[in-house]
Amino acid sequence: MTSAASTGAVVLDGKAASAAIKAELTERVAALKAKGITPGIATVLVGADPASQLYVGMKHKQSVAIGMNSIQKSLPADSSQEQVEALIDELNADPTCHGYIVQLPLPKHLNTDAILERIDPAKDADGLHPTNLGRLVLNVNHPIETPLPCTPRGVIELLLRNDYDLKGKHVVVVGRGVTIGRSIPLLLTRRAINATVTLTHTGTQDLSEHLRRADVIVAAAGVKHIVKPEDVKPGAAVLDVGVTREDDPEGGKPKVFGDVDPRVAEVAGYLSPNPGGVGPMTVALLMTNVVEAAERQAAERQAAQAS
Ligand SMILES: Nc1nc2c(c(=O)[nH]1)N[C@@H](CN(C=O)c1ccc(C(=O)N[C@@H](CCC(=O)O)C(=O)O)cc1)CN2
Repeated sequence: MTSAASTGAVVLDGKAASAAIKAELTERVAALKAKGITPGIATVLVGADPASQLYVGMKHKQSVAIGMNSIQKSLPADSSQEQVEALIDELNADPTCHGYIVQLPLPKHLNTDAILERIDPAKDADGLHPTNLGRLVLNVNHPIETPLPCTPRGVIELLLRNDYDLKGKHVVVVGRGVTIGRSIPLLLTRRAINATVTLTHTGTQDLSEHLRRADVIVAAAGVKHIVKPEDVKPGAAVLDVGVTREDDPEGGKPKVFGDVDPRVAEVAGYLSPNPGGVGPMTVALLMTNVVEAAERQAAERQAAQAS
C-alpha cells in the first residue's frame, strides 16, 4: 500500500493488485494445461476506435503473458448485424474459446442488446448476457457461479486487496451504465460484503449532498471531474472509473480525464488513480472469468470420466 506523498491518501494501486491476480492466474492456467486444457479468451472488435483497439490489445497481450490462448477477431466498422452475429455463432461453437467479449461501444447502427444476448451465457466473459445479469439479480450461484461483470468485480477486489472492509459502509455510485452502475450495487449488497448503496447519476438532484454522505464513492458517469473535493467526506475511499477523452486542439494525442477532480487526493483517505487504478483490474478480472469458465469445463470433464 502506498500513500500519495503530499496528501496521505492511500493509493489504491490497480497495477499492483492486477499483477498479484495475474500471478495467481498464471498458476491456475498451468494447472489447467497439465490437465490438457488451455484456457482460451477471444475478443470481438468492430471498427477501429483507437481506445477500443488499445483495450483489446491489452487484453490479448496480458492473456498471452499468463499462458492463455488469445483469439482476436476484428470486423470493419460498416459490418452488418448479420456479420457480427455470424462471428458470435462461430465463437459459441469454437471449443478452444472458453470465454469472450464484444468490445463496447459498438458502432451505432448495430443492435448491441441483440448481439450480447446471442453470446453463449457460459462463454460470457463480461457477465453482460441477460441470463447472467438475471442470475446476479436473483443472487443464484448454483449449479455454477455466474460470470460477474469485470469492472464491478475489479472495484471490489481492489478495495479488498487493500484491506478495506466494505461491511456496513455507505457506497455512493455515480453512473447508471450496465457495465458498472447498474450491476455494482448487486454485488456490494451481497451478504458476504454487506455494504449499503445509493445509486446516483447525471440526473440526480443534489448529487453533492449524496456524495458528502458517502464512505466510498465509485465514480463511473464518464463525466470529467464530476466528483469535486468539496463533495468528498474527509477520509472517504474514492474510486475513479470514468474516462473522458478530449481532442488536443494542437493535434497531439487526445487528453484523458477521469470522473474525479485530482484535488480530491487532498481530502480522500483512499484514492484509485486513473490511469493505474480500476482499468487494470477490469482486464485482470476478465481473464479471471475466462479461467473460471475453463476450470468449470475441467471439473465437468472429470465428473463425466468418473461416472
Ligand atoms: N465489452 C466491454 N467493453 C468495455 C468495457 C468492458 O468491461 N467490457 N470497459 C471499457 C473499456 N475497458 C475494457 O474493455 C478498459 C478500459 C480501461 C482499461 C485500462 O487498463 N486503462 C488503463 C489506461 C490505458 C490508457 O489509456 O493508456 C488504466 O486505467 O490504467 C482497461 C480496460 C469500455 N468497453
